[in-house]
Amino acid sequence: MTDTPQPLIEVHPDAAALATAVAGELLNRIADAQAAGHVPHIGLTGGSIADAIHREVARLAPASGVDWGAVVLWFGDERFVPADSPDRNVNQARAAFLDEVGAFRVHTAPASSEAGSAEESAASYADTVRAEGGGDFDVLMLGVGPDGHIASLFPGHPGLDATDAIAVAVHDSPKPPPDRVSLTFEALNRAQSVWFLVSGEPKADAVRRALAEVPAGQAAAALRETPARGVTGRAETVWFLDADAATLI
Ligand SMILES: O=C1O[C@H](COP(=O)(O)O)[C@@H](O)[C@H](O)[C@H]1O
Repeated sequence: MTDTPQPLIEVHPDAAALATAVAGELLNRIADAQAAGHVPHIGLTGGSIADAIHREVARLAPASGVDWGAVVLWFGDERFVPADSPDRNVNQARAAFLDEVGAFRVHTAPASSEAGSAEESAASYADTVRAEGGGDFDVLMLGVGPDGHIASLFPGHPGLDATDAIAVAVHDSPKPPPDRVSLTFEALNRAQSVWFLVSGEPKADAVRRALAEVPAGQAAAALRETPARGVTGRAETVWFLDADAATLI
């Protein structure tokens, strides 16, 4: 018996339709929270479908009524490279929408030009999360890799085992760049709404594995193989898919 809500699955015809739907829903959630006098905290992700969603947010933002001074934006993971690197998730999001909408309450893990090591960067990011209220995201968006990774928590990697930590350093990432900082399962699981964003046939098997029911005795192994199994929202978990990503469910 569990009180965790079952995941919802929303399938859109293609990546463009998925991006438009998620961007619109995100702007609605932010506007509704602000109308209720709340400053929402939103967790952003890197990756290809996130970039398309961010560009749709920029396009739809003017009509949304969102006050970008009253929303706090975070990244679930960041690449430990120089601050001006195009590989930084924050730089990709700045180019796609943050600069255009004028968002300025944006937090991410310090870059390699700002911290001596990925461990230092993770500790500093964790301090920022604590100082800003503990990382209770209203909406946390997570891209999913074809291997089932979310944020920078990769199958079989030591970061999966982190306890009593908000953020961890990641080395030898199977996807470049190799050095990264990621929020931990503990931190990611504090979100009210978790939205998985998945597009494309190469990710269909990761979606299948993430949503598959497994016997209790196999749950830990399944999570190590497919880290996306390890995050659920307190109020809702939604899988936003395009048709290609949904072919195996
Ligand atoms: O490296 C990363 O990859 C994932 C997914 O990216 P995608 O290009 O396969 O969509 C992303 O969620 C994560 O934030 C990022 O650092």
